[in-house]
Amino acid sequence: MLAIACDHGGYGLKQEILGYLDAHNIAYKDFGCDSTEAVDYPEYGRRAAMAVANGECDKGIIICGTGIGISITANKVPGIRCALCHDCFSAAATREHNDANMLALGARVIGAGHALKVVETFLNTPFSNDERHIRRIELIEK
Ligand SMILES: O=C(CO)[C@H](O)[C@H](O)[C@H](O)COP(=O)(O)O
Repeated sequence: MLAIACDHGGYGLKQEILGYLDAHNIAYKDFGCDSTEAVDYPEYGRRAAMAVANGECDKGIIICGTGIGISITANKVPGIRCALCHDCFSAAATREHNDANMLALGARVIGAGHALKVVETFLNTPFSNDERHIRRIELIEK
């Protein structure tokens, strides 16, 4: 199950991503927001991050205007490794090296077509399970 959430700045891109998830039969839980009416991104980033941290969801995608505020929020939740990625190289690397469990996107930074490729890369790239990466992730957790 994928957690997804946004603020008003990310709402349009979230709708595009939901269309992609529906088309690919990927199950998700949408933690809001539900329109372009202004809201506060920490509330929505927190909701999705908590769902990943408590095991209700195994990964998450969160979107605000830049992806910055909402990723800062998610990374405050213990157990969350949220990566802000606007390119496929970074999306693949953060799965392989960091075992990132959340992806943040900035809807005012990246177009929907490119964003969907980043989402696809993030969702389809496995963690490497390499010893050096496991060691570094354990250091993050400490
Ligand atoms: O947190 C952000 C900046 O890093 C996001 O881009 C927000 O979406 C943005 O701050 C919202 O801005 P607005 O002027 O209230 O639309």
